[in-house]
Amino acid sequence: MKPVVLKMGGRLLQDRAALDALLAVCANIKQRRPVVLVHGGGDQVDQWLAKFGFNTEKIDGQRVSPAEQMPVITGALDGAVNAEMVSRAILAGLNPVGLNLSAGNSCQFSVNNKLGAVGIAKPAEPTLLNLLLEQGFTPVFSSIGIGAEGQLLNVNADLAAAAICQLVKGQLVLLTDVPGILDAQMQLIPTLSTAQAAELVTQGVIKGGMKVKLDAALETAAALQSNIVVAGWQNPEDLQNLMQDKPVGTCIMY
Ligand SMILES: Nc1ncnc2c1ncn2[C@@H]1O[C@H](COP(=O)(O)OP(=O)(O)O)[C@@H](O)[C@H]1O
Ligand SMILES: CC(=O)N[C@@H](CCC(=O)OP(=O)(O)O)C(=O)O
Repeated sequence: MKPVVLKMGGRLLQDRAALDALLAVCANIKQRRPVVLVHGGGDQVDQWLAKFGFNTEKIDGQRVSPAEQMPVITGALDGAVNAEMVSRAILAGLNPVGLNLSAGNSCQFSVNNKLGAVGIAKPAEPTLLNLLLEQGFTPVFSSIGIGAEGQLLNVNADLAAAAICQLVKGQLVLLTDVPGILDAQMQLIPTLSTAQAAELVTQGVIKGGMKVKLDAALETAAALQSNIVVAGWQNPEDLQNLMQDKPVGTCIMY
């Protein structure tokens, strides 16, 4: 059975009840098919950088990440947030294993020098991931990677989830703090073709973090020849319904 690759944004981790409810659904799904979690933590990185006295900015939804900030960014994403995610997943019975994108050479990276130490992740070696899934573990990935020169890299978590999903040829679900992609009237768009998506980007309706999510979805849809769903995490039944092939959130068509 195809693994489900679920991306969870950092905002979800600040809502303990919502996170636990969603992880309970994941435990249910895992009885039938493998589950892989990839988490963000953008809000937590904001808080950590501020505490350490750093200013931070995002360009087109991606954080400018100077090398000297990477120990703090890594501490937040691959330290505190990953451990918190793993701890809640243990309680949900998911048998989790915390990892970063370089574990077992899962991903390799080029560097988006314009943004500093920001990695562009490509799927590389699936052996470790397949081994963990075969043995009934739930891999829990942070979006930190290690570059060819051994440098720490910050990867947008939607793009990290896209690479991991391509690695295991899974079903990608991007969960976020809105019910899906919204139109100019703030209404949910149930299905989106590549051409419609491009038009909404040109019109400035899809922007920032959602534009990155769309790019992650379009890239994965093309690579795996499958539709990708962007949905909200507020309502855990949505994930359950999605697993039963009911329409939920925005379905991005390949
Ligand atoms: N067309 C759109 N539809 C929905 N959200 C959008 C759209 N354009 C921009 N956004 C913004 O994208 C955000 C989701 O992206 P992001 O903040 O990166 O979330 P996450 O942390 O879940 O990855 C929404 O909260 C919203 O502010
Ligand atoms: C390069 C880049 O933008 N990295 C992101 C990684 C975390 C992330 O994507 O978190 P959310 O999913 O919670 O937004 C960042 O530093 O915020």
